[in-house]
Amino acid sequence: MMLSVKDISIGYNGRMVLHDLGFTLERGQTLAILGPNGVGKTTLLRCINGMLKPKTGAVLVEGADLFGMRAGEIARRLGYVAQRSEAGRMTAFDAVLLGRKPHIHWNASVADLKKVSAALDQLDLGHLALRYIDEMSGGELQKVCIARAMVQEPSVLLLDEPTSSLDLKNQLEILRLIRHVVHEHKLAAVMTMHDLNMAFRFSDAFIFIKDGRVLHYGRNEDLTPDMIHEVYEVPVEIIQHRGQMVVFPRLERKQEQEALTGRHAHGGDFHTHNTE
Ligand SMILES: Nc1ncnc2c1ncn2[C@@H]1O[C@H](COP(=O)(O)OP(=O)(O)OP(=O)(O)O)[C@@H](O)[C@H]1O
Repeated sequence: MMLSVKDISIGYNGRMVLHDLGFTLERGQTLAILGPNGVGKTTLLRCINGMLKPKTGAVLVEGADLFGMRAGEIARRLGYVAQRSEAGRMTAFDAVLLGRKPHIHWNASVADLKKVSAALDQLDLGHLALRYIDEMSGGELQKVCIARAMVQEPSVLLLDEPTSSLDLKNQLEILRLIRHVVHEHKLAAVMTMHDLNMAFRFSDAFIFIKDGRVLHYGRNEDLTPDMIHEVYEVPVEIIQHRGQMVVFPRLERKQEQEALTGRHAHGGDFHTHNTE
């Protein structure tokens, strides 16, 4: 087993956020952590990365206890891409090179520099290598952070909403790249996401968290509309389109009619510009 998360209970200042949460992940698998805002998805990732210590429970990476590891070992085993990243005054190249730090003993070798260049190219960032990251767009910075986690060559990738600042093309490219890296290098990946369709398309299994607990945990083929309804309190339909599972909210009859007649939710008429 690549990653085992066992009975984690964790919170802030005595206020518990997650209770007895657990899952396992094998090599080559990607797990999507899903659930409403503020439910504790980021908290869980930060705990698996050793940044927050749980009140109870254990995290095992390839069988080794995370909370018994030194920071350097954690960094060699786990790559973490935060939801919001601090953009300091350094170039994209240097920011990605920092990902090699857990592997560098004295100075960066030619091999380290080559890995950084290759990752920048893979993420289509080659032309921005010497740009300062505090002068980058949100999406460019997000890609730099993903490149940094990749050159870290960890066993487990932890990605907190990795595509939240990316346009559609970049979302697809990044998620395909993550899937490719996970399969090719036999890693495990844990991603939090709000876009259910992207999540189910690019992961193998899911966990729905609600009210601090795992409400549903399974492989994507086990997913039902009722599970999503229960978690998000929105009725949905799931259809199969060209072998792809598509989730969409079921419109209530009244909403549907309003949408068709072009009326605002407030009841006002919707006007389009007409130059004639
Ligand atoms: N540093 C902190 N100190 C105190 N409470 C915190 C801290 N960070 C998060 N929380 C609280 O813990 C709960 C879980 O937050 P978390 O960021 O893990 O949720 P999330 O599921 O990732 O949310 P979102 O989907 O909105 O990103 C929230 O109620 C949040 O307000």
